[in-house]
Amino acid sequence: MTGSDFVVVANRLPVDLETLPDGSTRWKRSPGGLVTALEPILRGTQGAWVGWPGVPDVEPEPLIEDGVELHSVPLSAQEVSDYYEGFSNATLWPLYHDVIVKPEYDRKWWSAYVEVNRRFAEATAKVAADRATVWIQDYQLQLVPKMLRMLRPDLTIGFFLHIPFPPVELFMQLPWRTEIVEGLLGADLIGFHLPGGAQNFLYLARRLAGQSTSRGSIGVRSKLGVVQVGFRTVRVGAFPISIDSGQLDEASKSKSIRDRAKQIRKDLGSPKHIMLGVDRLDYTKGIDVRLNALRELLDEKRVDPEETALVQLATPSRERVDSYVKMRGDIEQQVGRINGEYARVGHPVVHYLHRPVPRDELIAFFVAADVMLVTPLRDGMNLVAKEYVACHSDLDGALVLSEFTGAAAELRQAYLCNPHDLDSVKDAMMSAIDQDRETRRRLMRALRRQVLTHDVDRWAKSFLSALGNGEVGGSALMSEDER
Ligand SMILES: Nc1nc2c(ncn2[C@@H]2O[C@H](COP(=O)(O)OP(=O)(O)O)[C@@H](O)[C@H]2O)c(=O)[nH]1
Ligand SMILES: O=P(O)(O)OC[C@H]1O[C@H](O[C@H]2O[C@H](CO)[C@@H](O)[C@H](O)[C@H]2O)[C@H](O)[C@@H](O)[C@@H]1O
Repeated sequence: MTGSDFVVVANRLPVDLETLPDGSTRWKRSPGGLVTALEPILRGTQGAWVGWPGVPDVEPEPLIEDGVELHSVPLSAQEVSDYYEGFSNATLWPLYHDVIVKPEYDRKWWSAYVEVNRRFAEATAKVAADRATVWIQDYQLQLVPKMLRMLRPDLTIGFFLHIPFPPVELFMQLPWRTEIVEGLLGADLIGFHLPGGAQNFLYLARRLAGQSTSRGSIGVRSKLGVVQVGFRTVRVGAFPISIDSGQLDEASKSKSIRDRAKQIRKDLGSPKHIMLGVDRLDYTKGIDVRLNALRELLDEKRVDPEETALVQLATPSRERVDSYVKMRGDIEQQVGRINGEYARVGHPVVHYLHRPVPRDELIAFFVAADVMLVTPLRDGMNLVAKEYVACHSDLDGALVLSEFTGAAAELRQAYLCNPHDLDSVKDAMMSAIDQDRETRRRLMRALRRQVLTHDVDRWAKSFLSALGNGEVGGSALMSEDER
């Protein structure tokens, strides 16, 4: 049997459909963090990537880019609506993010999720070589491990969840909770960002799937948990994702980026304090929280509108899902209200862009910002926080970071805040604005040590080496009765 020795399976292919000036279209590589991390491994192993090309009703022929085969799983417009917008982003996404908005449980969406997962499993089964390694990514594809194992028992299967795995009490709401847990248990190794998510999953494997599991705590990149599924051993661990920090560090030092950062400050009217938010426009990200905090600080005259600018870059996201439509309206109203009360003509306090900006421009914004505001109500990791740190070799910057992000477990020298407590956010913002030079440099130096030594390459290698060597944490198993 031919095929690829290493296959990545993700909801999206790492390509975007680009429209050219003459109206024709072509596929363009979109170099996200995951592609960057996995590209060397994919290239060195005749690798393949299986995913949806991101637009309905198109099926590009398999593309070969830099020795990596890209295989499309096409989705109809109805499937995009039911599987992606519906079950993935209006059921699982809010459920796994602490039910910030109410998850919708719709049997039709579930059927589409099962059907699309089956299609991903079948496409992967065709592409993978005998005894290949397959790495399945994220919440859209939680049934694929079991489906794929049934089709291809010879494969080594890893699964990584990029979003939080919820507390047991919340997960138990899901009408299809047992199917999801059993779907994941088809993998040989299941990875989460944090030990807490892995621990939640172990409990559910006992309770819902009736399997024996290891006892004892799970470590970060160490001490895996174990679930015994018949004769198979499934391992469960914590592998916090990161960024290509070295590349970003280099890019942020280039003259063109530095010049652009200076120009951005000028364009903003040379304020004393530039604050920055960079997010997909998503209700999990707490954009409303930081705007409320800023408004109160302005009302209380703790922040001077003449000296301060907040730039909020908000990338459009999931624009056909109801909760996203509503949130956009709410946030734009908040921006309007702050500027209505505190702007001068030609001198807004909040600069709000609802469109993606090019990568180099984004890096220049990171360099220009004195204070980075990352205030999600819940976030699996939050790469933006790490990117900001990687861009500050000048040590001249401060990070306000929600405790409810995965990143907060590693970035302990940030100004940590509780986004549910507005005073905590306001205090963190003020501490970041007012900090003296020595403190600022000391904290940023410590943050950079963490981010530069724990990059995305380390993440991928630690997961794949755990998947490859089959080592377990070595603790005794616990059954449901012994809980
Ligand atoms: N080039 C570009 N990248 C963006 C923009 N907005 C967000 N990003 C990137 O998208 C990623 C967001 O990741 P993360 O913070 O983990 O949140 P996620 O959106 O939930 O995956 C980061 O790598 C950001 O730099 C933008 O406008 N332009
Ligand atoms: O594909 P979309 O629906 O446009 O959404 C974009 C991605 O959002 C999510 O990102 C998560 O993964 C990041 C990297 O591990 C993590 O830092 C962040 O906290 C998560 O929210 C989602 O998990 C991806 O599948 C989406 O493609």
